[in-house]
Amino acid sequence: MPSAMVIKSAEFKTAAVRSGQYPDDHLPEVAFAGRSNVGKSSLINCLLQRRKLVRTSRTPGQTQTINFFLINGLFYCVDLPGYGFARVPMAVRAQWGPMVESYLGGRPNLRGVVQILDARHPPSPDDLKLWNWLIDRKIPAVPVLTKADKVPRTKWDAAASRASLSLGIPRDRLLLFSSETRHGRDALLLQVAAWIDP
Ligand SMILES: Nc1nc2c(ncn2[C@@H]2O[C@H](COP(=O)(O)OP(=O)(O)OP(=O)(O)O)[C@@H](O)[C@H]2O)c(=O)[nH]1
Repeated sequence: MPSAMVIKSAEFKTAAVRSGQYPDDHLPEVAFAGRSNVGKSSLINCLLQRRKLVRTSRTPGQTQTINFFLINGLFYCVDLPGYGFARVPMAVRAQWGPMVESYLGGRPNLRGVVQILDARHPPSPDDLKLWNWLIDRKIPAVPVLTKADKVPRTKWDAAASRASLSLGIPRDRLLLFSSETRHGRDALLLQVAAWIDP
């Protein structure tokens, strides 16, 4: 098995709300999407082994910009704002679609999307909407079930099967992850490496 990528540097580059503000250095990008409070910031920090690179929060819906983090000077991790949380004001929710769709749908540098789901729950209607949108556009994407530490090991298979059925993909395309135990980190890094350097 190839060894996972070593993260030598990870730095915040820029925050954007429209394409003119994206980095213009043509490096490959991997985007991270998920429902507010799903554990996206924690997953990115765990993946990059940086405790506070991405701000984690107890208040859902903190990130409302597209945040670019330069990794090893080689590629960007792109943190997309979380979607679908009822407590996020309507005006903010209305911005999400156009902002994220124009990034995901119109970014030539984009190599793949990590769609983060909660291992404890079936994919939500918003999760399915984004997933199907990505598939329709043939954007490479991998679903990751995070907070797996909150599900007993004996139920991991059932959680993964339920999600794969609902997303319409084989069970082995889906990763289980925990930012607490770092389970799944190497597998996800391998996926990211494969996208940025095929
Ligand atoms: N047990 C456990 N808790 C987690 C895990 N990942 C995140 N959490 C907790 O879940 C809460 C939300 O995590 P965040 O990483 O801030 O979630 P987010 O998706 O970035 O949230 P937004 O900023 O609202 O989009 C925090 O209290 C985290 O400590 C995990 O893998 N296991």
